[in-house]
Amino acid sequence: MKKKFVIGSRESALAVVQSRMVLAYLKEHCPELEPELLTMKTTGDKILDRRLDQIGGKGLFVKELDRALGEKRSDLSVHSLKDLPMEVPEELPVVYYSKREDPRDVLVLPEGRKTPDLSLPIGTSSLRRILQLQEIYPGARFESVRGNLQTRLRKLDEGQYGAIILAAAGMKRMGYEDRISRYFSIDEVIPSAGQGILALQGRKGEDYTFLEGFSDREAFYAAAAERAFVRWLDGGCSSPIAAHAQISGDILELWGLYYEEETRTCRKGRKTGPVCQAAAIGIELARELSEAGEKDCVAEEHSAAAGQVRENGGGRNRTGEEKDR
Ligand SMILES: NCc1[nH]cc(CCC(=O)O)c1CC(=O)O
Repeated sequence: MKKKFVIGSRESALAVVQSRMVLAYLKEHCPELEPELLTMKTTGDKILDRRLDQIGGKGLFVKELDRALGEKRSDLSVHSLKDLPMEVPEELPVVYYSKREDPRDVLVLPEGRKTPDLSLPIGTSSLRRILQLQEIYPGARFESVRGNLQTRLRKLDEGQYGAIILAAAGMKRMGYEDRISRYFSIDEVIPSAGQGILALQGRKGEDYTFLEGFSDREAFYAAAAERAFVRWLDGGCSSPIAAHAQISGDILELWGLYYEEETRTCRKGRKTGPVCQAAAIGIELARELSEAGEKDCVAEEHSAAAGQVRENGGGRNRTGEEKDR
């Protein structure tokens, strides 16, 4: 008799495609298991008209999945790592990280267009994206767009936005790659920590080694560095932070962005070190950027610091912003 193995997933099309990747792996490599999906609507999926930081942040997307896993109605949760809160319950640890899909952010245009109409707003709900895109599209207006990928694409095609910004990973996994009109390099738009990586979350003490082949060494180290960076800076608040690590051989290179609400200053930095020091590199870069901040604050009393976020972006568009969703 095959043993049932239930994979818990959000019910959005992207979440299901991602969970099916794990399901397909199990079907191919673990003939003794009978994998199936258990999809659920999370609180975050139901509330679409408010900013995430007003309704409770990332945790809203995982609570239902955590409960199912804890109550053994499922055996594994599959998450986009970037949507997973920094702290997961001790009894429900991340057991593996998938190989990373394209981590870049991309520009998507209304169907049939070749260039963005910048008299219309650019759709994104992420202050991290807005901060960096202001440099690329000076003078552009930004407006929140929430909902799942299909909903966002529909709103774009209906003419509400000149363009929208999305993660390449979701577009590629959904088979929408041909709608991508521009890829932003890692230097242009530093991605959200974990973007493109799937996190497999299990129950503490259980054996998941049959999934080892699905996991990826580079993603593991990148996740460690990126999440250490965010954890050190965030401390539960909702300021925009970006972190992306690349690994070549035994060297890890980490890009970080930190925005200080108080002084409205955006700082980017980069740090390199041995992969085995992944988390320490994240903490060091976080510390460097926030300490640079203390100096900037003083300087700013005398002159508007370079790199400061322009008033028209950081200010006017505040309503309707949340972190990446
Ligand atoms: N915020 C929603 C979300 N969560 C994960 C992805 C894409 C897949 C990934 O980054 O792993 C997306 C869509 C997007 O930001 O465009």
